[in-house]
Order: sequence, then C-alpha cells, then structure tokens
Amino acid sequence: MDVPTVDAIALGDAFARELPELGASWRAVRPEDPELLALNEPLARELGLDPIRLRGERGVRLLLGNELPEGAAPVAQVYAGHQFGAYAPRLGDGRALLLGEIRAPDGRLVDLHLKGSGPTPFARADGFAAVGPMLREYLMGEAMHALGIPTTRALAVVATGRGVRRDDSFDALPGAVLVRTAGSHLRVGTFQYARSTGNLALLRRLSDHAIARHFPDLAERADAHLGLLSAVVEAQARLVASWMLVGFVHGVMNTDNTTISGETIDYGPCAFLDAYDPAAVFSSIDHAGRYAYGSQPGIALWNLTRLAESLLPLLPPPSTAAGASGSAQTADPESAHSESAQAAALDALSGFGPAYDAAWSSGMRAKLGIAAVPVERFPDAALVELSAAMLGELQMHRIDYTRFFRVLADAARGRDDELFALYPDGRRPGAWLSQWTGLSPDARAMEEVNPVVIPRNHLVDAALDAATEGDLSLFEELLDAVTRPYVLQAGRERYALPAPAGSRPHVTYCGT
Ligand SMILES: Nc1ncnc2c1ncn2[C@@H]1O[C@H](COP(=O)(O)OP(=O)(O)OP(=O)(O)O)[C@@H](O)[C@H]1O
Ligand SMILES: [Mg+2]
Repeated sequence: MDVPTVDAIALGDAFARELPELGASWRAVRPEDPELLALNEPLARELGLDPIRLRGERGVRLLLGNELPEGAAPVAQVYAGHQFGAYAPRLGDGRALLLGEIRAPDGRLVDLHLKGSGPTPFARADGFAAVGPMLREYLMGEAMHALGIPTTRALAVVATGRGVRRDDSFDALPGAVLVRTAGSHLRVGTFQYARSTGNLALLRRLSDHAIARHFPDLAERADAHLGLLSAVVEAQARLVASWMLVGFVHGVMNTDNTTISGETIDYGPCAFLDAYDPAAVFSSIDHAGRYAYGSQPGIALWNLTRLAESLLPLLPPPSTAAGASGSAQTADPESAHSESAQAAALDALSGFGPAYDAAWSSGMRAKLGIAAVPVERFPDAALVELSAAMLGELQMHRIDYTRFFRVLADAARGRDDELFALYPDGRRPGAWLSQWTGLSPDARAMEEVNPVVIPRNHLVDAALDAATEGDLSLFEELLDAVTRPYVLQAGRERYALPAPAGSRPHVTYCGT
C-alpha cells in the first residue's frame, strides 16, 4: 500500500481507494479556536507519532483533519444497520470521518477517525459532538484496553469552542472532536450495505479488504469468505465473553456497532455493572431490555447472523462447501448453491457457542484463581454449576460484581470477613464456597485479573460534569486510575467502592 510520509503523520487511503462506493469524499469543519483537552501519549508513541508535535498548533490541526498530509483522502463511510432490530438501509458516518490509515511501527494498520467533525452527507442531526460524551468514549475505551479487552481507542479529544445544543440540556454544551483509532471501522452494517447494493463485485472487494486487513492467513484459502465469517464469529464470541466477565454492558449492540475486527466500538450508552444483574440496562432508550447485560451473547449471535446473510452470495458452491453434498443433487443449480451456502453459513454460526463457552470458561477459571487446576479435576460442567450458584447469590443479594471478586481473593487468603460483609445479615455464601476453597485458589493470580478499579458510573458522571464546566482534573485522575485497574493507589480508595447506597439509578444516552 502507498503511504505518503509527510510531516508528523502519514495517512494511507486504502479504504477510500479500494472501496470508493463505500465512502463519500469529505472534509472536517475547521474550528476557530481549538483546544487540545486530552492526548493519549502512550497510544501516540505506539503509533509512531510524536506527542510533542501533536500538541503544537500544526499537530492539533492534523488531529482535527484541518491540515492533511499529501495523499490523504478523508471519507465519510457509509453503512447500513439493524438498530434495536429495525433495519436502516443507509446510516453511515453522519458526524464522523475516516482520515486514513496509519502504519504503526509494529506493522499494524490503524484507522485514524474523527467523531464530531461536522455534518456529512449521512448526517442525521447537527454533525457535532459535546465534550462530555467524547471524553466518556476516551475514558471507557482506555479502561477496556487496560483490562485487556479489544477496543477502538481515543488518540485525542479536542474542544472546538463551538456550542452544541442537545435536547436534555437548556444551555449549549461545549463541543469537541474525538480522534479515534481502530483496527478498522468495518462493521457488520458495512457488509449489510454492500450486500443491499446488489453489487457482488463490491461485496467481494469488501470481503477481500477485510481479510487482508484482519485475517490475512485466510487469503489463499479457496473458501476464504466462509473463513472470514468463521473468524468474525470467533472474534465476536471472544469479545462478548470478555465483556461478560468484566461486567460491561455495551448498551447499543446494533449491527452498525459490531466490528469485523472484534474490537469494541461506540461507547455511547455503555456502563459497567454495579450490582450483578443479568437484566441490567442503563440506556435511556432500551425500554425493552434488548441489550441487557445477560442478553449480549445472544444479540452478538443475532448480529453475526446478519453478517452471514450478507455474505451468502460469496459462500462456497456445492463442490467446495463442507458437508453440503446432499444439495449438489438438487436440479436447479441456483438453489443448490443457495442451500449449500446456507448450510455453510449455519455451520460457521454454530461455532459461536463453543468459542464463547471456551473464552468464558477460561476467563472465569482465571477470575476464580483456579486456572492451574486441571480440567479433569474440575471439568467445565462443574465450573458452570459452581458459577451459577455463586452468581445467583450475587443477583439475589444485589452484590457489587467487581468488588465481589476482589474480596473473594481475600477469602482465598483465608480472610473472609469482607466477603461475608457483602451478604445481608444472617446470610452466608452457599456450598460453592467450600467447594471452591477446596480447589486451593491462587489469590495473587486473582488480583492480576480481577480489577479493583473500573470506571464506575457515578465517578464517570462526576468527572464529565466537571470537565464540561472546564475542570479536567477529575477526568485526568479517573483516567489514571482506570488505566491501572489492578492496583488501588493510596488515597484513591473511593474508586474501588460502589455508588453510595440510595444513589439514583444510572442512565446513559446514545448519540450525544
Ligand atoms: N450529532 C449527530 N449528527 C449527525 N449524525 C449523527 C449524530 N449523532 C449520531 N449520528 C448518526 O446516527 C447514527 C447512529 O449514531 P451512534 O449513536 O451509533 O454513534 P456514532 O456517531 O455512529 O458513533 P460510532 O462511529 O462510534 O458508531 C450514525 O449514523 C451516526 O453518524
Ligand atoms: Mg454507532
């Protein structure tokens, strides 16, 4: 790929060049008086960018897409998507732009993308974004990254000096642009859009682009597109298992917010669980609980099924489809192909359950400090039974999910007073506790995988309210705490505690 190297940054145009039907050439609005609010220096260095140059006036203009290296070709990407189950045929970057791709020193290709950079041909509202939600995306993404969960990441948030109006606030809010990086911004919705055009060559080009970018080992395979589907199924299964293990509720798992890379994207209405509850929903608009915590694996599979449908025309004909020999005898070759493609797609989708279960089981073994216990001694069926009993108690007594696993590590050291204190008077953990203790759990290993600090909802709200008023100190302190999630620093004990009893239920908002 040609990557122009000019000034502080070099931006490739692979997406714009290879998939012109999926992008509208566009430019970001130029704010009068931009101010860099947050710069992710570790990420900048990982990408081979010089933080000092990025902080300069020219660097900020580069971040905003106002000054571009030669050869850059920013595009607003188009995609479709099922939003809360209803199909929207044309969504796309309404307030976002793909500036281009950066080749990191380690060889990775990374998208540089803006959110809040002005209305595009796909705009559904003003095209802008407010400081609070953009800093929120920065904070949540960095917390997820620190927890080892694949995610898009913020490189910077730049205040624009422009006010944005939102329904829920009387006054104009300060505007901002989020500068985001990602393995790519290819979404299930991108494939739905390509399929809907009826242009099979485009669908094939998109699939080949995704393979080259994310699963290059598949490229030479005769059934590479089926391989793509299986690889995305597996990546999403692992991703959603990691969300479940850490108590993350994405909140808006539309197909346009489901990546092909298996990275978490779109931190609009997400939140971490306080009390463990499979029915937990935080989003103001998720009235039916479609995207509740416990529904996430099923929704991921639903979204992947939409990807499978989009890919059907590329799936193997009878001669190469594994296990589809019966349909080869069907008289009509068209329907023979479609039957074998469906069989192949179903087979790929059936990989979701085992991949999810494997990721969840090994993650839960690690959380319980029993990763070293041989599976023959403590099989998965026993793990599932023990976890169900344990999590059932958390749900029944509304016990804080994150704190529970940290005090369980104390219990592994024989100090069980704090564990018992999480239970209501007169109640005690059930038989699972002695069964677990009998496995000699490793307390130190538990403390390496169970976070003590997560971006708790009440802390995030307080930090963002202050940032909206111009005081970034709470945001910076919380960012520092959540990016070191396994250690509790002196003086920061409040970060480890749930919201005070009697706090209002937490509510999150989309598209702000
Ligand atoms: N303020 C806005 N102006 C124009 N379009 C918007 C605005 N907010 C959201 N949209 C569009 O509405 C759709 C859904 O938006 P959503 O809340 O999922 O966030 P998003 O802007 O799409 O972020 P992401 O790129 O992280 O998915 C998208 O097509 C988006 O571009
Ligand atoms: Mg979105």
